[in-house]
Amino acid sequence: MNELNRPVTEVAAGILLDVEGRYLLGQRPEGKPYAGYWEVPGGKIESGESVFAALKRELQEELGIDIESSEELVVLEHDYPHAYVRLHVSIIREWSGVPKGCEGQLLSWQLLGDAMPTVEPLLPAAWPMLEKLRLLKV
Ligand SMILES: Nc1nc2c([nH]c(=O)n2[C@H]2C[C@H](O)[C@@H](COP(=O)(O)OP(=O)(O)OP(=O)(O)O)O2)c(=O)[nH]1
Repeated sequence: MNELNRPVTEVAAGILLDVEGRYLLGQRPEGKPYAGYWEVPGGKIESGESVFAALKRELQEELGIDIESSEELVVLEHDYPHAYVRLHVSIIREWSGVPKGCEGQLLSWQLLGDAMPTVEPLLPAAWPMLEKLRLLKV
């Protein structure tokens, strides 16, 4: 619970960063809240699961890749009408496989140097993590 007495949904989000300075966004599939919005891949952390284990599982399910390591970027919270979420955001530089939209979702590689993503709309809570990513000058 948080100070608003709402349960907190813990979420792991992974920013895949390639050697050309690009990161990956995916479009939320039909049937989920905010369907059609673009997001950083990831999903809910299951009870007893570590952030890394959740990321590994979600990116395997959503993108068909196997991540090898991750670095924590930021933890941020967002109060949506459907849920209060705490997002554990990590950067992933090492993975095997080629990301595909395993749940039928569209994917889009974005240039880190660009001020705005070329796809829209983005989930509201995706903006602060992308801002943090740019400040890092990775
Ligand atoms: N993956 C991801 N989720 C985000 C981002 N920003 C943001 O607010 N969220 C929120 C949306 C959802 O309320 C929650 C993630 O839940 P989800 O619905 O994608 O998770 P899931 O795949 O485990 O869902 P489910 O179908 O099992 O219920 O986090 C983001 O950039 N990436």
